[in-house]
Amino acid sequence: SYGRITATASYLPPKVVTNDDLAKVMETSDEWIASRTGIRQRHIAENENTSDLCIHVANTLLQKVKKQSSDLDFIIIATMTPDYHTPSVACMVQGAIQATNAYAFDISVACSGFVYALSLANKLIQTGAKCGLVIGGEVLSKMLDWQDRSTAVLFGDGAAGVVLEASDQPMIVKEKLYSNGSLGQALTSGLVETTDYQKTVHPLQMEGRAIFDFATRTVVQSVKELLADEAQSVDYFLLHQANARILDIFAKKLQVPREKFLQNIQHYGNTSAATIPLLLDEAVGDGTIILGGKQKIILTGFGGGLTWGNLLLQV
Ligand SMILES: O=C(O)C1CCN(c2ccc(-c3cc(CO)ccc3Cl)cn2)CC1
Repeated sequence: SYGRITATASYLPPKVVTNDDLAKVMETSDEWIASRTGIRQRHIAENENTSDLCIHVANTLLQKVKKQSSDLDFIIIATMTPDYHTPSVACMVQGAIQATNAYAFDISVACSGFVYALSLANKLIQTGAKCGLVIGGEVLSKMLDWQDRSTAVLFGDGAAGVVLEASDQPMIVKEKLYSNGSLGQALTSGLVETTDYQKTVHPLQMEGRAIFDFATRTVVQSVKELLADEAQSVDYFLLHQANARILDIFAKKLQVPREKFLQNIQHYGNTSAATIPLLLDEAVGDGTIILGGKQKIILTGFGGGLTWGNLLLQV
């Protein structure tokens, strides 16, 4: 068997914070944020943590495929902002939905999380599992330094995911995952330091230029290598939503029409592991992507670790 996506779902915390809202509390402007990133607003969790967002997604997914939680063999949550170090968000979700037959675990590869998790889940199905959930979920707002305008304006909260079920039709046509830990200091979040009994949790910090260049050079190259001469046959490119200008650069370097690069960063900001499933769920919801329609799409994640990865799917 092979893993096949049979449903998608997402959940955004209700509070919307616009660029103008941020301009009231820090030195920035809607003009700067929108022109440099493409972001116009983001959802910010209040009294909800990452597990709460993921539980909403899990329940919606089960409703969509009309399955019981006991039908699930596994739950994988991709997150860089877990509620706890332990229990995992995945185990919290399992407990909340009573998925008594599932094994559950988180994976932590920042914005490549959903791509890594989907690749791994496919292998669980290929080695005998029948059905599972793969969800990317983040509450990045709790990790941000709201005095640092260079990062505070970029990120948002949200969760989205898929049901993966056993099928005799392969969905993942080609894939390659990468990491380069020697560049990991370019994007850090949540360092816990204890000096003379004082516990300090460091906020998200990013060397923007270095990551931007990594995305528009190394990651572009990896997509070129995966697609070889098939770039023109791909219907849609679903890239991690880190910055709208990155989509422009990818389209130009791959010589593919810009409209093939789906974009929703304007509504959500960068929700790290949730950006790709959120984009996929919206595209399925509005009929752009049809599950079972044989379209060719590529999922490309890139970010903290540093990590990156490409999955070429025939959905
Ligand atoms: O134009 C400017 O001055 C700035 C220049 C720097 N920018 C950046 C730089 C890097 C990222 C980013 C973040 C992650 C983390 O998920 C992953 C992947 C990327 Cl490429 C997002 N924005 C914002 C506009």
